[in-house]
Amino acid sequence: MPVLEVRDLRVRYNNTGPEILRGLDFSVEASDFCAVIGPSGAGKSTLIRCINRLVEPSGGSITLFGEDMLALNARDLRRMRRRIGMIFQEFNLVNRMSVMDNVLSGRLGYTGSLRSVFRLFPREDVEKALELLARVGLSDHVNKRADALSGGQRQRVGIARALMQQPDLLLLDEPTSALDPKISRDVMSLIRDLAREFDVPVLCNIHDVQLATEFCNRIIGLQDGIKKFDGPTETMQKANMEEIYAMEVL
Ligand SMILES: Nc1ncnc2c1ncn2[C@@H]1O[C@H](COP(=O)(O)OP(=O)(O)OP(=O)(O)O)[C@@H](O)[C@H]1O
Repeated sequence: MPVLEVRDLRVRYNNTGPEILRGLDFSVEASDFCAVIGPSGAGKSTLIRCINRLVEPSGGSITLFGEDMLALNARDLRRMRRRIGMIFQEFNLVNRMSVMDNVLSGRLGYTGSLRSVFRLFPREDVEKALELLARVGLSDHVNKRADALSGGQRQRVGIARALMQQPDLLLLDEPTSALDPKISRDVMSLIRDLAREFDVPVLCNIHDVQLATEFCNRIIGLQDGIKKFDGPTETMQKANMEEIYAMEVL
């Protein structure tokens, strides 16, 4: 059974506006590191945000870990969201908090709480956070403020925080677009290695096709809210690329 199954997914941001996702079908398997590529405005971020219902779909279905995401009540949605690790373009760290506290906040789901303010974390959580920080190469930065780090280091904190949740799925929204090319490659390589190590499937929205083909085993190509390609990375041909990026090639 796929980890994630999306059927006829449709999104409108308002009733009179255009349909942004126009009937998407795809699934993500347990071993996938799946890229979502496509030109600016194709709907990549909208798609990622629908999966955890940061954006409400206007039609279709999303089945995650066998549960109907669109039928969940608020409590069950929180429970499901704890199983989804997110890594963001702008890192979304709390700048004034230490690297350690940012990682520990991963235990709380998406938002911090009084627990993190008072550092009331069990010893095993602290040990786990230290292990993850070592794994992403930040052992020497544990007590620094998040805003004292470089962009690449900040994204490594974001990666450790997402893994702190012990997620069953990672959703990545342009994880490298704020980073320079060399650091982007290092970050993608780290995410790929950790996803394998922790056995977590990944759905990754990324505009850099080179990075997508280098690191992802599968590519979904969107154009204007419609799927134009879906297959193993090595099967994507120049013609597929031209179709996905038609507007830009012309
Ligand atoms: N909150 C919103 N309200 C209304 N329209 C929106 C909203 N968010 C996105 N859109 C529109 O939806 C379309 C798809 O945007 P989306 O950000 O999903 O595309 P994208 O493929 O991620 O693009 P980019 O690579 O530029 O981030 C765009 O036309 C955008 O203007």
